[in-house]
Amino acid sequence: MQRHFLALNLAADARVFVPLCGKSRDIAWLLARGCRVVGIELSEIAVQQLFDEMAVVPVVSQIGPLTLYAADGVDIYVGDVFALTAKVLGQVDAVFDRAALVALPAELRSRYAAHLVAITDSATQLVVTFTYDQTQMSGPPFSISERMIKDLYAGSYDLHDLQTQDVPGGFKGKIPATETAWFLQAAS
Ligand SMILES: C[S@@+](CC[C@H](N)C(=O)[O-])C[C@H]1O[C@@H](n2cnc3c(N)ncnc32)[C@H](O)[C@@H]1O
Repeated sequence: MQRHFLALNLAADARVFVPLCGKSRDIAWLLARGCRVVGIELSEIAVQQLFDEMAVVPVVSQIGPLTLYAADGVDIYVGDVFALTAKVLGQVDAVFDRAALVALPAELRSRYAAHLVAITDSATQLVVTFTYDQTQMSGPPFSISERMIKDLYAGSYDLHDLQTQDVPGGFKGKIPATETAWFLQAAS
């Protein structure tokens, strides 16, 4: 993911949205590069751990149904991604989707994809997907084929496969899987 960051061609102080962010190390990595980061995560414990691990003390406030943990350059909302509006999210330059789309069951994915497009005004996305035999493992992460991601996003974006590679050792050390980094650029 981090390897493909340059494909986004972002300004030095770009604001990057990390949906379903957990306590992802991507956040500290993006901040270290000068980006501003906005995330959303259901688990308040994960968000508290994220700030603890960054050794940053956040200011906590309530914004409607969401709790905002904010510090210099970083806004992390605690709550359901579907409760996040474009107005609350604010302007974003890019979306960093690692382990977010692939964490959602099939019945939520089209709602999630449409919601992301709507609240980010079709911001450029970097999305990582996995493809494997879903009968071999129930997921998450779920298998997302090329057809599936195109069904979700081709109406809003041009999709570029930046890299597809084998997951070393497969999942659970035995299920062959590939990982694809997708660059989604607003359709012209
Ligand atoms: C597989 S984890 C990925 C975390 C992070 N992106 C990473 O790379 O480490 C998926 C996360 O999505 C969060 N999540 C699931 N459904 C959500 C929702 N509807 N709104 C916000 N967060 C959600 C879970 O709490 C979990 O932390």
